[in-house]
Amino acid sequence: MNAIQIKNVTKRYQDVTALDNVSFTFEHGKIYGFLGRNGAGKSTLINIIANRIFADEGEVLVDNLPAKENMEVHEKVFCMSEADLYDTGLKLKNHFKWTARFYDSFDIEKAFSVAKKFNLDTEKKYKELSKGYQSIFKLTIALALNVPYVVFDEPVLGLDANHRELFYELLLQDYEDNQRTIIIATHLIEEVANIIEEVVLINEGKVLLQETVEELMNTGYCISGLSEEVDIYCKDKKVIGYDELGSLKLAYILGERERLPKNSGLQISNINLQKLFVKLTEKGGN
Ligand SMILES: Nc1ncnc2c1ncn2[C@@H]1O[C@H](COP(=O)(O)OP(=O)(O)OP(=O)(O)O)[C@@H](O)[C@H]1O
Repeated sequence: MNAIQIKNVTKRYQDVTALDNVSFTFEHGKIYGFLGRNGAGKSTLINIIANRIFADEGEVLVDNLPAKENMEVHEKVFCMSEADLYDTGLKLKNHFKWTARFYDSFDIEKAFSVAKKFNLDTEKKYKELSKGYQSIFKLTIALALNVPYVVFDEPVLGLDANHRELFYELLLQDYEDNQRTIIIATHLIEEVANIIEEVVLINEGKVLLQETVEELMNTGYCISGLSEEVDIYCKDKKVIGYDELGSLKLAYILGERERLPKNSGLQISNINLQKLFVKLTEKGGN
């Protein structure tokens, strides 16, 4: 099977169970949003996939091969990380050369070309970079590595709006050229909503849901209009939140869309993915 299979993975830190018997699959050739609140267990799982830490129980298989300390898997998966794992005194251009030695699939020309697009000065040392440019350097490496599975952990941390857009553009371009698996762990749900095909949502160390964005969009909808009309419509509905602006109101509703009453001044639209997740991961929520 061409996939990253997470099988019954449990990871504990003293009295915290960061991952609790987690099982799911990242299939080959899809773009995933890997979502969850702070402390949900995302980085722990990414670190297990990347072989930086080990699971207490269960295993991760990459194309049917155990990921644990396996050089064949090393050439298949790359995890860009939030943590600084780089020799901070080395010039970026030399980092590129080192990466090319460690990974056969590193396209060093692409790395320099991506760096140029971001105006990343490869003569600089890692420690001389601003926080945003440190992220840009890490994602440049991830974009230039032609591995079949690439994991981005908070890729746009510290990036300004222009650089975030450039990253998403390059990511989609990369996906068009080479249909690999792209996994994006992020809190910026709305930003990635148009890019990702499937969502894996974890909460308190457990998988809460795995669905396509299309399916998710069908689990709820928005109604907007004059406050009184919206309130009447919502009486027998499962409302997960409201936004108000003057006399206008917007209600977020879970459930199948119904036809609006005739001559209604109400408008129906897609649910906002972020609202949906906030509700789904609320303590004591659904
Ligand atoms: N080295 C560690 N020692 C002790 N506890 C840890 C360690 N690493 C993670 N944890 C705990 O494990 C749980 C999961 O943390 P993890 O970093 O995987 O979450 P996350 O989903 O990546 O969060 P965030 O979005 O805030 O980065 C948290 O309760 C965290 O405090």
